[in-house]
Amino acid sequence: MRIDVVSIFPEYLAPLELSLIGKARQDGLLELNVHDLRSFTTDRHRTVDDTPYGGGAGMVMKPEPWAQALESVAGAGMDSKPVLIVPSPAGEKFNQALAYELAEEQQLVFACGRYEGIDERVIDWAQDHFTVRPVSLGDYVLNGGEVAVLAMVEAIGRLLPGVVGNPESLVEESHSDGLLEYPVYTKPSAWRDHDVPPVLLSGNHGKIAQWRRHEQFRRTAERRPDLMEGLDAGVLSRADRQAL
Ligand SMILES: Nc1ccc2ncsc2c1
Repeated sequence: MRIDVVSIFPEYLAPLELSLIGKARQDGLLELNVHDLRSFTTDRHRTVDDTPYGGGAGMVMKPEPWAQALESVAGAGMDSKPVLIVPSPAGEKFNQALAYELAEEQQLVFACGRYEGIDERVIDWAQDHFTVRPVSLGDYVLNGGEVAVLAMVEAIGRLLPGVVGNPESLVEESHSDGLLEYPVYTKPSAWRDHDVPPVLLSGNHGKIAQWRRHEQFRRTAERRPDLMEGLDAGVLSRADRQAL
């Protein structure tokens, strides 16, 4: 997969040189390029914003630098149009299902807006060159798209083949099957008056699997009842229903 990120603060994306994503880039499992939007300006002051038509507070990002930047990163010769992800509080909600969907794409381009946002005509213009997806991390507002891109690139990148050492660890984590993950424990078994649940020390793998499944349901019902409604009936085994 190829990922391109366009931002006026390219240094904000430096954490993507570290850890799992950084190693995936070094190992050639992921190509990730960060571009400074100001490189695509033509005036002496490298201007990327201006006052909003219709008045109002703040500034709006000018369309032309964005069009120049997006044209330059749109990979040629792909089977399908690249996906242009625009982090925005007004976007579709990012979740694990969308992370899996985007991990299948050949190229993702992230446009990090700042100020009051990007001139809407860029989104309209981009429809001919990209599959455009405004995406929100959640119902809160940041100062720009960069932090959202860090989160999405990590969530997507770790799903790519070979990035996570043991793919098994992707199977039993939160949201992989629509449920929250079960609690985990390690040595010592007794710690500051808190003991590991005895079933986990029993060696009875059937009982352990049953306990873990029950804990997933208990936690999900307690912390995220909204996820319970969306559970696919096929996911629920008879034992699951008994655990509810
Ligand atoms: N451009 C911009 C501004 C705020 C914000 N909050 C979440 S994503 C995002 C993107």
